[in-house]
Amino acid sequence: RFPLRAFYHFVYEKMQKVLRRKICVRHTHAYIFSECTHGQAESVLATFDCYIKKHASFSIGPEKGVFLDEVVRREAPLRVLELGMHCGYTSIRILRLLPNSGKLLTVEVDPLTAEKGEEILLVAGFNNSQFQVLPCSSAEAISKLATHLSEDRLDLVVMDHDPEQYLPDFLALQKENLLSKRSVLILNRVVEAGAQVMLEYLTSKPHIYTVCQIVKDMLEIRCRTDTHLHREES
Ligand SMILES: C[S@@+](CC[C@H](N)C(=O)[O-])C[C@H]1O[C@@H](n2cnc3c(N)ncnc32)[C@H](O)[C@@H]1O
Repeated sequence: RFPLRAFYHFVYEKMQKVLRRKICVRHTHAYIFSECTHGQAESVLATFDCYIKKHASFSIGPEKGVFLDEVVRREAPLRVLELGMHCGYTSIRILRLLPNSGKLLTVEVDPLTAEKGEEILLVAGFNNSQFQVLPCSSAEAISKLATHLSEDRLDLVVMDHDPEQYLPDFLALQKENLLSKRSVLILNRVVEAGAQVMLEYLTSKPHIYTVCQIVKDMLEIRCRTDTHLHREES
């Protein structure tokens, strides 16, 4: 079975590389900016959905989007961390469902993408009291996160950046004690090799982490990192 899995990953990685070459942040931004109704988050999302029918895109798209919506509605998280903002599709899906006092911290390593993505969040009608874009790597953002959160903890973490970074970043979040006691984790692209390492880690601790739902290659994981279990863990 293993060579088949390795072959599948090889083909998947190749396809991702081809896709990455075709994706143009400037083009996505220009299309969304000119086609959507400014100030209306639903219109921005609908414009993204139209865009991805015709062009290569990293956006999670409507099917996984609805899955994410359901988690955000149910959890009503006050503090959300998104790793891998890209052009802001997932960020907008989250932001429009956050409670009034909720805040999204979103991280994007590519400076141009971070700038264009932030503009799209503003076009969708959100402001800097609702979100903050951190234009740096996930590792750097996590090391500075305590200052952004002060006494707060993360209720929801969405990982769709670099699957090789999923586990190191998750361990860093734990080490910095940035997760709330009952946090929820959304992982995208779980078929990629790096994400598999993360899944192996999570499934090896079923008393702490529960894989709840899956749609396509996106997973919801519930974490019980309360003080007692957390001490046991470290
Ligand atoms: C697949 S896209 C995210 C798509 C987004 N969820 C959406 O639906 O619009 C991944 C993004 O993560 C960014 N990225 C990759 N590695 C990163 C890292 N280590 N830290 C922060 N961002 C990263 C990439 O530049 C890219 O824009």
